[in-house]
Amino acid sequence: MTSILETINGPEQLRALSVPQMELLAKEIRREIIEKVSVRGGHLAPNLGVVELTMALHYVFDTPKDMLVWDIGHQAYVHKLLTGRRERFHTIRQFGGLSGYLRRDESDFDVFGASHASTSISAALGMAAARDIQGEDHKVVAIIGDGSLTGGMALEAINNAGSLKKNLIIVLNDNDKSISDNVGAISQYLGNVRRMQTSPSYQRLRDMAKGSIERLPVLGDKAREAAGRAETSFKQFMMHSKSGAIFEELGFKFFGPFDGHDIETMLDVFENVKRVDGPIIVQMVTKKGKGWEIAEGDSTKWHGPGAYDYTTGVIKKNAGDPPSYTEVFADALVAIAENDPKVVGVTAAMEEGTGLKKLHKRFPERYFDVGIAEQHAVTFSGGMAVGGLTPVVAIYSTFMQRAIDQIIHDIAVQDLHVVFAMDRAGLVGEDGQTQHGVFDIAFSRMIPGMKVMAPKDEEELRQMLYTAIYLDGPVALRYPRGKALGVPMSDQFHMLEVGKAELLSPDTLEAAERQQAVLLAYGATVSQAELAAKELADEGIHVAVVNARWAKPLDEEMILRLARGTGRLITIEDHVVSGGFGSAVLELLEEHGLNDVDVRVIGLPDKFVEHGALTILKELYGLSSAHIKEVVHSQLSAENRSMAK
Ligand SMILES: Cc1ncc(C[n+]2csc(CCOP(=O)(O)OP(=O)(O)O)c2C)c(N)n1
Ligand SMILES: CC(=O)[C@@H](O)[C@H](O)COP(=O)(O)O
Ligand SMILES: [Mg+2]
Repeated sequence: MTSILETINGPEQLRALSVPQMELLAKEIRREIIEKVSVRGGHLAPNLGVVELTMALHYVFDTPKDMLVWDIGHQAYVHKLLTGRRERFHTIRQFGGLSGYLRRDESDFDVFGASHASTSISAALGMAAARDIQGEDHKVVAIIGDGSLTGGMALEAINNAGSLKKNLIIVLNDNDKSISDNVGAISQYLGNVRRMQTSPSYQRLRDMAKGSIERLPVLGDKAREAAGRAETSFKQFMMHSKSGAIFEELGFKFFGPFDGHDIETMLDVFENVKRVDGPIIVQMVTKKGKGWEIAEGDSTKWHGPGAYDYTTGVIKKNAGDPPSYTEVFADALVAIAENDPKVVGVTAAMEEGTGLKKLHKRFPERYFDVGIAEQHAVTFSGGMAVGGLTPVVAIYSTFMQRAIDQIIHDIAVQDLHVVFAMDRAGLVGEDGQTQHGVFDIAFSRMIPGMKVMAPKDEEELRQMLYTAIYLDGPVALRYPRGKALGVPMSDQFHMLEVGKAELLSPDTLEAAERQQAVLLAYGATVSQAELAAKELADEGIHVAVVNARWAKPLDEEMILRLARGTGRLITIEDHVVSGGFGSAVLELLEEHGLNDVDVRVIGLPDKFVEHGALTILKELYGLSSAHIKEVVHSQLSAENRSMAK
């Protein structure tokens, strides 16, 4: 039998359904998401939570003419299924397949690209301004989660929207969760609104207000409408007299909370609010993971799981895998904090992802989750540094982009000692374009006074964290997503010498100077360089391998010596070539007039790298040992050619 989902090629078919049919469709959509996401992993719980909400929005609004602007876009799988991408849904997050987020080049229904949080209200307000200036007539709806509402940009946009008074609808998808528990005063405030409206005394008063109208001898819809109005005014009264007034006082009309799983109610609410002028906020209460008990029970674990078995709900993991870099970082931080009461940890809503939950558990008073607020996280850390603490701000490389000015203006200019622990540096795989951490070497090393380093393996990560904590001034440390190499780890810490690289092979600098070329690798690329060197040796080609350790300050002495000695350098980094580690080496050679050294820079090109499995992307973008070997071959054959001339 054909399922309802199979008949949906766009919102037109959805709009022809009855409410009971939509309820059946909701079940089918959940099944589809649970099954298809299980193959590669993805944002499961956020999507299960917005099935009815997404259907109601596409039903009521004339999409894509009316614009739906999703915040982050990690919850847009249902939106994709309803907007002509059902047949390709099984390719989501795979190389060449659908993106796990929103992309304007993927569909006309994706009106604004996203994956970093808190942008939707700004973008939607801009669209509303463009509409009005050009005399167009359509609705703009931003859909933002309670977590994303903690971000500075969302609050800046609310500040702007409340006074611009444009027709703009903001749907607050309030599931009382960020990835972990949501934090902050606004989250508490929304919680109060929710609790107040479900409390027995509120319900009693509401029933009295409604009942008195329903007893009037007016028939049918009008009475219900009047009862509804009474409820609304009652809510407004309660909101004004209690805690729900903030948004109204900022110039918005605030409606809700409503049940974000009740399709009929939502159709009513959206039909109504689309006729209301001015900026509006509608609070929809949803449950993350809704419809799959396992995910409902632990929505943090199921926020963005890897591949899992959907029949058992077990997330797949290879027994005996080495720990992840994140775990090693988190354990090292706790170990250092055990002996140093000044060490504190700061996360911007990523206690799971950054591993800081270990510090949270061990030293709750020295742990801060500031919400999705990277800029604030950095400046807040600056304040703690002034106050005599040693803050370690753990933020994914891609999200640290948010705080470049804070790093410069609030930390580096004042030479404050803050450690920037940038997880997920390099390519991240299936999350793609917007989440690869491939700009941080450039934005760290351009800043005066910043020290910039990256470990070749997990043992070095431990020592680098320790070193960073006991240096002065700003220090940036980057390490990749995923499992580490499985090297032995010591339980001791020691300081690494600033600006000193590690010669891995051959044993001495004198011998290294006599090699045919030098592989100068930074961070996670060192292991591929070592592999390439071994395979080249089998072919009779002998290259030195250097673990650069520092992108700033560079080990100038070693690099210059090897450049002069061998005449051939190959730099390797999992970062864009522009402004990265290789650029730093080129600048150094230029400064010393070494223009005749043959330098090749292996790194990512000047484009946004797509999503896909890491193995595919690394191969494609030349971060494999095979490509390193090719470059060495090409250097040597260039030399042979020029000798032959
Ligand atoms: C700037 C930025 N920082 C951190 C993240 C990581 N992140 C992705 S989803 C998420 C939680 C979002 O919570 P909410 O908006 O409530 O959406 P929900 O998953 O609850 O539907 C976070 C912190 C991000 N996407 N962007
Ligand atoms: C939407 C978002 O930004 C996060 O959920 C991100 O996908 C997490 O990445 P990790 O899976 O690497 O923690
Ligand atoms: Mg949420």
